[in-house]
Amino acid sequence: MGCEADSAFVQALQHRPGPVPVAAGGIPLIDLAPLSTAESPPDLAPEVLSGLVKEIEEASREWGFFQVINHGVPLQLLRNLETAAKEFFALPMEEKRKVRRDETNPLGYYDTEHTKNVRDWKEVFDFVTGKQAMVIPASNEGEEKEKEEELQTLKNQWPEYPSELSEASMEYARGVEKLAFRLLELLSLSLGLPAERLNGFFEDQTSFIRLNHYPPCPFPDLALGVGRHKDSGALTVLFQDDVGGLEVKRKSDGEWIRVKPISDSYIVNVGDIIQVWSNEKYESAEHRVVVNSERERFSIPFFFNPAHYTKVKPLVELVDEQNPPKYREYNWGKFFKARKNSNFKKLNVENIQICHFKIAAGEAY
Ligand SMILES: O=C(O)CCC(=O)C(=O)O
Ligand SMILES: [Fe+2]
Repeated sequence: MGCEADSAFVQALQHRPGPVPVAAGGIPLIDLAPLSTAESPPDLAPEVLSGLVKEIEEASREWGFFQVINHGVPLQLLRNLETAAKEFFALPMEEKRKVRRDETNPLGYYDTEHTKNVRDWKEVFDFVTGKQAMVIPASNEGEEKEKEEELQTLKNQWPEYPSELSEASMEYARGVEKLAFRLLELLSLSLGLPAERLNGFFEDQTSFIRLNHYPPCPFPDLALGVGRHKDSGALTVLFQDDVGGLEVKRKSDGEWIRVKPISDSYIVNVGDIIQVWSNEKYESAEHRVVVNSERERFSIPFFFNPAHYTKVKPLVELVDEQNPPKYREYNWGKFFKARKNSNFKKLNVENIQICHFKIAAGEAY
């Protein structure tokens, strides 16, 4: 990454970071300590559980974002992965490029990701969490139901150095996945559904983890670490270090709010799939990452995604005549594949979005 403001990184005027981030009215903080004594949320005392569910419900409805403390993920797992990630990103570019992602395998190292066709000031390393591989459709076109030969298996590619990266990654994945299931159960309860109503969608999950490195940027008022976007999966569970830079667009007034780093906490946000499942009771919030000229920043999102064959549509329990479905059904694997394709090819067309499946008011479904 050069020193001049390479035009590929420059955001349009209206999307550049603001001068002073709004500090007040931060995203809700939820203490998950009660969960540490329970195997799953329904084992909690009813009044404790209903308090927790209410907090989740309010935060998801008003913000689509919240922070959790006492989350139960062993901190050592996080520290091990952080250390290995830093060692990996500090390697010479030629080493990192040995595990570079390409058109056929979107997993591994990548430093030219574009969000809404502007290059992000970051480098990433992606790996899948389920059995070192994940199955998705080979194409985003064609029949709804894929046959075996129309599927593609994506495999993790691990670098030679640091040798600990693969083990640290997979151990961390197990820990954060457990937290993601507890959060999913709380979200399900908050929608008035049984705790485990959504778990089945994740049996053959297409979840993945991204290691993000944002180097210091010589023109931080022109570029972004990640341009404004919404996460397309079900739920994101994000670790950020103490540098800060994540901003969330507040629903109530459209202001960009900086998420204050709280050590040993996670930031959780509902993605587009929960927006559709909940028939828009919860909305996936727009967010972006601001960079700075002095300190590098690391973050580790876990993208909790259902099986590729999941047909995403508003949950039947949440729709009726008064509250008709707001989205047509779509196939998650095809959607995911289309996103990955357009990212790699930097197509100069609009990315696939859930709004393309939105049912207009008054339209038959
Ligand atoms: O680095 C962060 O804080 C957030 C990154 C993010 O939003 C993403 O990778 O989708
Ligand atoms: Fe994101």
